[in-house]
Amino acid sequence: MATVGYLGPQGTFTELAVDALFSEVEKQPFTTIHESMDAVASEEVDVALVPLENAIEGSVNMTLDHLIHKRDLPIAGEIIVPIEQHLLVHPDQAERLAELETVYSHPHAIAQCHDFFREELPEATLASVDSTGAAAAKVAENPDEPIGAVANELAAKQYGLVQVKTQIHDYEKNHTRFVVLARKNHPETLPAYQAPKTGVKTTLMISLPTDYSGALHQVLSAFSWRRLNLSKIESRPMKTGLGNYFFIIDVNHGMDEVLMPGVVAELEALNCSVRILGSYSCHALPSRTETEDEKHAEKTVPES
Ligand SMILES: O=C(O)C(=O)Cc1ccccc1
Repeated sequence: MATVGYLGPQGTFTELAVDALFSEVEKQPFTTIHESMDAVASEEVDVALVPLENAIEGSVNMTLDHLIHKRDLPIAGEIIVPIEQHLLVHPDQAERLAELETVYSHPHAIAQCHDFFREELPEATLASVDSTGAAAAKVAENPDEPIGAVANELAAKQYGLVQVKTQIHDYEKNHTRFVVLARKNHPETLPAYQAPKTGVKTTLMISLPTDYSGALHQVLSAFSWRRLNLSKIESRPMKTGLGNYFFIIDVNHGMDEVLMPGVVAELEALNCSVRILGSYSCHALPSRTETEDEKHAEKTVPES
């Protein structure tokens, strides 16, 4: 059975994503996102599932930078998961919400709930830990302390905590995009995906020639005249000096499509360097409300 590394401990959003994407795999939790990626590089696990982008907070730079600078692992799949954040406390603290001193969570989870904390718990200190699951574990292990965690419903159940405030994320349509990172040149170790497929994507990392005015315009026109749709463009520092950036571009097409090799050749002819970070299938876990809407739509189809 294939092994999947992920940001643990139990009850993290990444674990929810693993359960949604894969059916029969052996799960191996790691303390940090970097450790789960390193475990693919050292062949301790077959693949890792890592968060790459959040609808409220943007890119997970910790993942993206480790991928582009340190670990050259191909992106081999994607799953988009709805994210609902709740405030969890130990049952012994459930009546003392106003006295809560510190709330722990993953930095991205905290960032998704800034308005809630400013408006409802302005005195609470917000503290970063490695994951929402680690935050929930800390609260469970310290029943006498006035502390809480931002985490999901699964973590509340698994760690025996109470959801004192639910749906505390600042924007309703909160989703995170997770990607599968595979061993280099070992596509045969990929486990099967069970979540519904929504499309395909190719992610390219492009660096522009320095002495060329209008280079980015030329890059974009190589996609546009071929009618290749882009779903994301972002710049990340090359870390070689101020003003030096890579562009990370997501294209809604696979590398096996006829126009894609031509676009790469055109970019290289412009003296851009192009690294294909991956060409992969995309999947999604429908949110509970989307599933309910679908059921409702099915029920209301008029009988013929
Ligand atoms: O900490 C977690 O549970 C994670 O899996 C990372 C994360 C945090 C917030 C939103 C999505 C993923």
